[in-house]
Amino acid sequence: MTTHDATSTTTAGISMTGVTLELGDGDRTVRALDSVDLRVGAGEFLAIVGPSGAGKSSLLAIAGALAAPTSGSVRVHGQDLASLSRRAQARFRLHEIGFVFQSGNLVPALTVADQLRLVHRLAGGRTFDPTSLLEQVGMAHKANRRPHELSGGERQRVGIARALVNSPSLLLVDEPTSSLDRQRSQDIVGLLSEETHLSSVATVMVTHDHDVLHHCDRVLTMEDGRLDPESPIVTAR
Ligand SMILES: Nc1ncnc2c1ncn2[C@@H]1O[C@H](COP(=O)(O)OP(=O)(O)OP(=O)(O)O)[C@@H](O)[C@H]1O
Repeated sequence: MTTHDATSTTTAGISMTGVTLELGDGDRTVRALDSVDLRVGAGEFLAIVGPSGAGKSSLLAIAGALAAPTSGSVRVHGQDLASLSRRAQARFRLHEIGFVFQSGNLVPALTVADQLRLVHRLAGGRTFDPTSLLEQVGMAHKANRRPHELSGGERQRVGIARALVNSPSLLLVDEPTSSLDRQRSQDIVGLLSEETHLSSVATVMVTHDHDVLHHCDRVLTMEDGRLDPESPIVTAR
């Protein structure tokens, strides 16, 4: 990318400062995020837990430049997201931010290999050999299969590989284990941990699944739009 802000003090991962998000209008305004400060560095795997309605999805939307905060600033890989036009944000997202969704969100008609090639091409790349990335996630042997031929865990593996195709600096992960059994949940979050460290990507995962938190470097609790800096849930790796 060539759009990085030269005045930035942080060059890797994500930093949020005083981020507030108000949704709705008039009397019915909800403060989905309330003065959130957050910094996740390259190669760090952060989990955010909290009750339904706490603001976790809102935080991922803001971090992924899918929504703009009411106030506060967000920098990804040193770039102030608010200084980019919508078009530039979309381009920035393709290069710098990977998304992993609840159930893989793969394109039904494409083979596993083509899911990865598509994302590379959308970011302006030409030829791309997905083999080594698929090997990393244990899916090279199914490169020519389509999503309906894969298990839920395999679809998640492909989704993780696809999110990493363009070597993003930020990986945003939304409830990756919600459709998986216990063992597959461990495997998938273990894989996310490995990839975070191997790719030096800053990973933010939202989850309700407390059984997988030991894979994470840090865990924060979110409640009423606030991130608790003194979170009692801190894992030791
Ligand atoms: N489009 C919207 N308009 C008004 N309020 C909204 C909107 N989207 C979310 N909210 C409210 O903002 C708050 C935060 O919602 P958010 O979806 O971020 O929570 P969450 O922690 O992700 O919840 P869950 O775990 O159930 O997915 C909630 O009070 C929710 O009702």
